[in-house]
Amino acid sequence: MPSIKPIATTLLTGFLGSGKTTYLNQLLQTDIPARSIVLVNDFGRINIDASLIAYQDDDVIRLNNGCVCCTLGASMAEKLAEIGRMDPPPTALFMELSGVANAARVADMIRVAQRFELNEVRCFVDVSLAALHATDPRVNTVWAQQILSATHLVFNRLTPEQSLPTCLEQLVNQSVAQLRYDYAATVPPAPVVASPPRPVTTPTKGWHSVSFESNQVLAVEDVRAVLEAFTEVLYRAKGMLHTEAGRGWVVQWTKTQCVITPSARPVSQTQLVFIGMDEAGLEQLVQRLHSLQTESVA
Ligand SMILES: Nc1nc2c(ncn2[C@@H]2O[C@H](COP(=O)(O)OP(=O)(O)OP(=O)(O)O)[C@@H](O)[C@H]2O)c(=O)[nH]1
Repeated sequence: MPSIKPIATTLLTGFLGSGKTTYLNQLLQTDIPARSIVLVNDFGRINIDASLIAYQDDDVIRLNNGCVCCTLGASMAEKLAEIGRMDPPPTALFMELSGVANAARVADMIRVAQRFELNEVRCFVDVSLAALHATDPRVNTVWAQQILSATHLVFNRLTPEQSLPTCLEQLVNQSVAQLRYDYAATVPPAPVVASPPRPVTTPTKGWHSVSFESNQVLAVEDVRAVLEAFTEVLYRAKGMLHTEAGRGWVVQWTKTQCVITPSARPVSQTQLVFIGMDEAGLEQLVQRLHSLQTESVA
């Protein structure tokens, strides 16, 4: 019987907001092999990353999944088994992990899975937040573990004159990964609505994700103002905003800035996901957005 070629697998990892989806979008528009599978795992009930991905090629097969860090195990094994049974088999698998996923565990799962071959574990590192991530006891274990399990490390949000902070340099010294300094990517996208960069604050409780969905029309500035008011509890926010008829916006809120740009695709519903460590605070944020709707209806 002819031997079947294993499915070359690339894991995209890195902490919340580090640039995984941005890279995947670039890859999809340039050189992803035909009949590749793209599997996107997000943190939370709504898979926003899946809708932020600009699929261009009909040959790319999309699969969405829940959060790897929560569902790793049976559902991930099932998903891999499903991919492994495909006839004809896919050429390659690209799996974007959630920003708080344990990349080493997923990598081990691929290593032992029949029909798969782990090609690359590509970890994105936001250098501008390295010192914060290295010193925050709620974040540093998963952040360091993601870096140490990588075969390829991509450093972004740094300039050619800048060297890596010591905390990151120490991890890199323990790593055998290939290193890439992505200076070009430090030019942020031109925001249409953006807040001034803000000082970084550290969250205080455990990890949570809450979502907000609405079919009503919202004003971009109102939403931005609400997000800015919850800077203390938010660690990451992303999603789509439905404003006046036919207008859609992509919201990208990271620890340092809120950027809102027009969506390339029509948006018929607002879908936002908020990640942070203070569940009650996140719920208050959602309540505040709900009250915006009430105000606009009144
Ligand atoms: N300055 C700069 N911004 C970047 C870079 N890569 C991504 N961004 C921006 O950072 C924000 C988050 O990028 P994503 O690609 O969505 O990050 P992610 O790792 O997929 O985020 P999660 O899936 O939520 O963990 C977006 O506003 C991007 O435009 C980079 O290299 N430099």
